[in-house]
Amino acid sequence: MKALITGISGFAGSHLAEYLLSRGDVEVIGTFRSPGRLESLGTLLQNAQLVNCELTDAESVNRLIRQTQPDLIFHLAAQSFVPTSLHSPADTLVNNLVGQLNMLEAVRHLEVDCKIQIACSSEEYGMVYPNETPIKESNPFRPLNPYAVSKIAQDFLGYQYHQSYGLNIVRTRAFHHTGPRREECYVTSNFAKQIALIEEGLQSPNVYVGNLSAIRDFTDVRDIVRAYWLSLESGVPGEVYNISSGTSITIEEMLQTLLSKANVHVDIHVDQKRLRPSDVDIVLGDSSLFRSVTGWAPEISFEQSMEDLLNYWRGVIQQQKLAGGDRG
Ligand SMILES: C[C@H]1O[C@H](OP(=O)(O)OP(=O)(O)OC[C@H]2O[C@@H](n3cnc4c(=O)[nH]c(N)nc43)[C@H](O)[C@@H]2O)[C@@H](O)[C@@H](O)C1=O
Repeated sequence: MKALITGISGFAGSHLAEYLLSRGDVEVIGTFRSPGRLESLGTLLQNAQLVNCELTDAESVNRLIRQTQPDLIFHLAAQSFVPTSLHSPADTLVNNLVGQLNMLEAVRHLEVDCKIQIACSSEEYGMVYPNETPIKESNPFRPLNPYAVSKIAQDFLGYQYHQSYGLNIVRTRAFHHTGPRREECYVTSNFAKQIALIEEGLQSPNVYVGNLSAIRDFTDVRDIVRAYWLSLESGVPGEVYNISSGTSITIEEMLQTLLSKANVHVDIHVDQKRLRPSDVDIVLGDSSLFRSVTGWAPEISFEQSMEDLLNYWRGVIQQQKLAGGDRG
């Protein structure tokens, strides 16, 4: 069986590739855009076929689908950082929507018989009133940033291509995910990196933060990518599924969890530049539909996830120190 992952060098993409390669029964092909990100993964993807492909270019995507003829497509490639979408809304909308459109059009015109998973997001729900939690798939969308709007468009485009052309599409709405290799712009990774730098004496003992009162539903990325696989194994085409832990904590509690694993004392400072013009206050998901259809449940605890993330940054910083020493 051949699986194509768009955005294989990204956070979820690289973990999904690792999972599929470890199964031994899947040939993995992946698209990437940034060679730098790929290099940082070392030999992790050495058994995958890697294709440098700009998804907003229809001709390139057509060639990719024609040449690879995948049985499964995991469509993960996206601009997924909320503040970037606020600064560059057009870029986010074009990348996320046109990239997917090109992929669906290629599958439709080439008549490739494949199952497609579309990575949508809990950000689509946006503003949620406390009495509307836990969030079900039927909750209203009240998006608070262009990234959320782009994900609603991707979600509905997937629905429409299933309804209009019978494409075998399953949509997943993942809630916040984290774990080793999370890009440092996201909150868990950003705080973990700052703590690891402080431990090494490379940052003064001050952790800079934004809005600590936001509430998020965290799942480890390794559980999320297993869910993506299950979504194509047992998900119903045309359906949409929330993927979430079903528990939530404040960002402040998340920071305290990381600090409880650190061997330093720090002061916490709010950095005004980290505050957003509008932030989603509360995210708590109901993934009972997905669990009942696939049997999925998270296996990695939040504590473990934070431990692994902190150790990941400790490792990166050690490597950088060694590399710096080599040069000296
Ligand atoms: C499901 C969804 O999940 C993610 O979206 P996000 O929730 O915006 O992720 P984040 O890690 O940037 O922020 C989480 C919360 O943490 C607050 N916060 C406080 N202090 C800092 C801070 O210093 N940095 C950041 N980044 N956030 C901070 C921030 O204001 C927000 O309330 C993406 O994967 C997205 O692609 C996606 O689909």
